[in-house]
Amino acid sequence: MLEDDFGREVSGVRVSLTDRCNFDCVYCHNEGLGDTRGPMDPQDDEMSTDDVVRFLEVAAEFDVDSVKFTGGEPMLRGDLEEIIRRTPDSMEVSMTTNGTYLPGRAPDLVDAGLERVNVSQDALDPDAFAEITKSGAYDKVMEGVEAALDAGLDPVKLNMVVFEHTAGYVEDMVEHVAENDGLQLQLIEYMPELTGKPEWNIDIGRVHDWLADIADEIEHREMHDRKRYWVSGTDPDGPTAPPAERGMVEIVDPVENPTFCANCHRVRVTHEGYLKGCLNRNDDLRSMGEMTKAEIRETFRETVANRVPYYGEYMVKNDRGEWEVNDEYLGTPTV
Ligand SMILES: Nc1nc2c(ncn2[C@@H]2O[C@H](COP(=O)(O)OP(=O)(O)OP(=O)(O)O)[C@@H](O)[C@H]2O)c(=O)[nH]1
Ligand SMILES: C[S@@+](CC[C@H](N)C(=O)[O-])C[C@H]1O[C@@H](n2cnc3c(N)ncnc32)[C@H](O)[C@@H]1O
Ligand code: SF4
Ligand code: SF4
Repeated sequence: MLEDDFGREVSGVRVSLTDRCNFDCVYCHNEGLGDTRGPMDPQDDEMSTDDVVRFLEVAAEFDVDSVKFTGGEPMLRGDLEEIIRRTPDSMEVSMTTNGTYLPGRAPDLVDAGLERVNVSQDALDPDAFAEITKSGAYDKVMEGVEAALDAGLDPVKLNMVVFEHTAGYVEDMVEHVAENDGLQLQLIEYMPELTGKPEWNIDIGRVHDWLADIADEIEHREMHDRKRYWVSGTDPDGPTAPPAERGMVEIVDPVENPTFCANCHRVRVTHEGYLKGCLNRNDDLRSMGEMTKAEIRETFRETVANRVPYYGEYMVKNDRGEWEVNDEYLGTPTV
């Protein structure tokens, strides 16, 4: 397994299959690349099926054992089932999707080898959902979640970005996963530096405190040092449900968690086939276009060797409480 200069082994890859999307979420970072495009026909700049598979075969040679497909909206790719089918068997395959295309396609994805799925759902309220995603697809997404559960994807994680528009819906969502078998909740700290809207930020520490109060059990996940709260309901005085009926709530808090980047084990690939060492940085892109496998191997090695943590020491808050690059830290390896 390859390791960077900060002792971080790369065990996973996260592949964006397209920057197209049928939604226009107000917060979208498009995997650190900015705006998504509309759901037009497949584009020439996207990696082909063979490009994706060739890269995954190389990654598997370096003992990378998991791949996450994302985007844009990965399900806009008609060849998704083929890509999954041709993914090396040694890799766990997951996907992050807005869920609209899961009805009808979920069984085929499972048949192809998809093991689990994260579905973005920011509120259990159709109006709020429409305002955030700029789409009227609330019912379709609910159907998509059902389709994923019916197809046997396990777990089905709901991704909720916690920011000004959604903070009032966190409790509902926690209740929802506690009551529904097979669902888990991932609360994602809003990353304002990728959207230019710092005013939407809310203090994720408050959510941690509230969950710590109502949780039956708290775990740490090694990846990103994420906290997991097991809850049986949002009423702290309520009856404790048997463990099988508890819901799991995981917090993904890159911005305020100083050890988040220390446990970052994933390299990213953009839809155009650039390797990228960090979600938030676009100054370390390395193209794999037209490369042989031997060249991809070398480029993968270089990408890993040049990875630098982004939050924590790399970024610091200035006197006005804004994030900026820590100049002192720039002496360490960058591209
Ligand atoms: N800054 C940063 N944000 C991340 C990272 N991983 C996940 N996130 C945030 O969390 C969002 C949802 O991530 P997902 O891909 O659905 O889930 P995941 O992080 O892979 O978690 P699992 O599915 O449990 O492995 C991402 O789009 C980011 O906004 C990371 O390595 N760095
Ligand atoms: C970029 S989307 C791509 C996959 C798919 N279209 C979806 O929405 O699930 C991946 C994840 O990034 C999260 N995300 C997007 N912008 C974000 C931001 N500014 N801060 C935190 N998370 C964000 C979304 O909520 C989503 O769960
Ligand atoms: S569905 Fe995903 S890719 Fe599309 S706009 Fe929303 S967060 Fe971005
Ligand atoms: S922000 Fe940190 S955890 Fe996220 S990809 Fe970059 S280095 Fe990894």
